[in-house]
Amino acid sequence: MQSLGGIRSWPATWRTTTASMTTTTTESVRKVAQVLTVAGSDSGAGAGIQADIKVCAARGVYCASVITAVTAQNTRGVQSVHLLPPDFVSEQLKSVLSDFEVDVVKTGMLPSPEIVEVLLQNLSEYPVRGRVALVVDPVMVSTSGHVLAGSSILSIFRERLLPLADIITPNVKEASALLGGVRIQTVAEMRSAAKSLHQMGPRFVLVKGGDLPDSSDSVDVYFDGNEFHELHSPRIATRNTHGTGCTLASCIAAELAKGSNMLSAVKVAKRFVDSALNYSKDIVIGSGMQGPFDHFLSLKDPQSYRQSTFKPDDLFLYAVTDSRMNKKWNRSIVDAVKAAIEGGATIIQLREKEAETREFLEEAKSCVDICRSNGVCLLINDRIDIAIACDADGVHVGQSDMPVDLVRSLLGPDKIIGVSCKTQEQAHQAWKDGADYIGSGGVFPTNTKANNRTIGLDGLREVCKASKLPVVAIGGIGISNAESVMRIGEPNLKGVAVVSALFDQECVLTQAKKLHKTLTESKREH
Ligand SMILES: Nc1ncnc2c1ncn2[C@@H]1O[C@H](COP(=O)(O)OP(=O)(O)O)[C@@H](O)[C@H]1O
Ligand SMILES: Cc1ncc(COP(=O)(O)O)c(N)n1
Ligand SMILES: [Mg+2]
Repeated sequence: MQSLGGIRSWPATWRTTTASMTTTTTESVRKVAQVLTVAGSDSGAGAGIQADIKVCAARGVYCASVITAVTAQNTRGVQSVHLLPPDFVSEQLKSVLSDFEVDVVKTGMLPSPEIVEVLLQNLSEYPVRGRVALVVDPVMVSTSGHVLAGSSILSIFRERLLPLADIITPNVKEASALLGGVRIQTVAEMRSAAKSLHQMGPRFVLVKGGDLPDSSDSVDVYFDGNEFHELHSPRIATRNTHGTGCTLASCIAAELAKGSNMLSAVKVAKRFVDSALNYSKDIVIGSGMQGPFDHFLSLKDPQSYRQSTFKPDDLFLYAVTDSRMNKKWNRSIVDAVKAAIEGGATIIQLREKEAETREFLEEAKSCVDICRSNGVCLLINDRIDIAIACDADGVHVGQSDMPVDLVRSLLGPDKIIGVSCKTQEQAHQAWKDGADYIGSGGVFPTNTKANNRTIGLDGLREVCKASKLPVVAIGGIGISNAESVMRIGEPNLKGVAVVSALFDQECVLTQAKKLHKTLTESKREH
């Protein structure tokens, strides 16, 4: 933590008794940033504990959770609330605080004074590292209008919890309740509320303006005791705002846990809410007026999402595009790809070394649509960014491109990764790094790739023998010599990849059909 000061009354030496159990600092051990959220469960998973855990996961921070209440809740509202017994909240707090090295405690729904009391008690018994930050989101009313914590908690909040907080994040209604019902309907009134709340003892105050009437911007007011900052963002027109408050507070907690200062944490959190709302503005979950949003910016429409499972036999007739050849024959990439698929290509790779990024991206998106509607996988050569942006099925990389293990971590477990290998060592490494297939060559001399060493059929055989992965042969292969390649008879040699033989030709469709026939016949014979 940087200079937050932490919860000021907590002694710094608490860990001495447990230090021997927890500090096994060898070089291979990584301590990760950790938040503890003390909040209510939302069965609809848009707000509360569920939102907090999603935010922390999305921001790279571990999140432990102490549940104060269980709500029966959906996008229509809160149907019922069940408070956990204070003793059991206390048990949970002890379990987490006696074991985890929590960096930040974040509170959400604290529904009764007794529960606030056990929280305060535990925080004083387990003063986490003495430098922990406390983020208090004084949840009182759900966006749908249901009371989650009544006025009975106001005095213990004002007198004992707020003075310990590093930051409090009330919305306008909560700020008003904490200040005894003052009117807050303008940014000027939010500023004066922030100032009054600061006098209750928190180090920083953020009054959130998501629910401010009649504002085209969504404005939050931040006060550090000296200076105000207004954080503006365009108000997003969406029903999916359930959980924005919990998300904002948890994101602040996550950023603090990673070592951020308070103002940066708040700015990042505001931007995080903004991009999640933007991404999710049109999604439909539930039938009510308060929909959840997507913290990971990754929810998929089941209709458009067809998981492309890679089968080694897809390597049978592998078409690799080339921008120079398309230019020469006055074809678009899209037309070239269509013709190749119609002629029998079983997988497509876009290899556009000279294309402008914006133009390439648009073409790649069109090719994804064509390939997907034909059940053919589409890979992008080298350009991981393009592959992610157009949601291609995967990438093909060379030995001097981004390493396969890194590509895997960027693309995730479901994407196809191919890698070019000339040697047995490279083939071993490809397997270890999580590649799906190997492209091996150049088998024959070729003009497509400058300064490329030819490995011949013997080199191809060696790579196949050393490889646990399926292999596709590449380099100078066409109708005249495809059969000789397949004849080496290695069981994991699944097909040939071609560039000129398809695309440096007057008619891509005719050549693809011919090559497909040749390969099918040679497969029948061997
Ligand atoms: N429609 C919206 N467009 C953009 N930002 C929003 C919108 N609604 C809420 N926010 C932002 O979400 C965060 C949570 O604010 P708010 O909704 O006021 O809190 P709560 O959910 O506790 O009522 C704030 O940063 C606020 O500015
Ligand atoms: C368990 C729980 N905690 C907090 C909120 C507030 O969420 P929001 O005001 O964003 O709807 C909620 N609805 N449920
Ligand atoms: Mg809200």
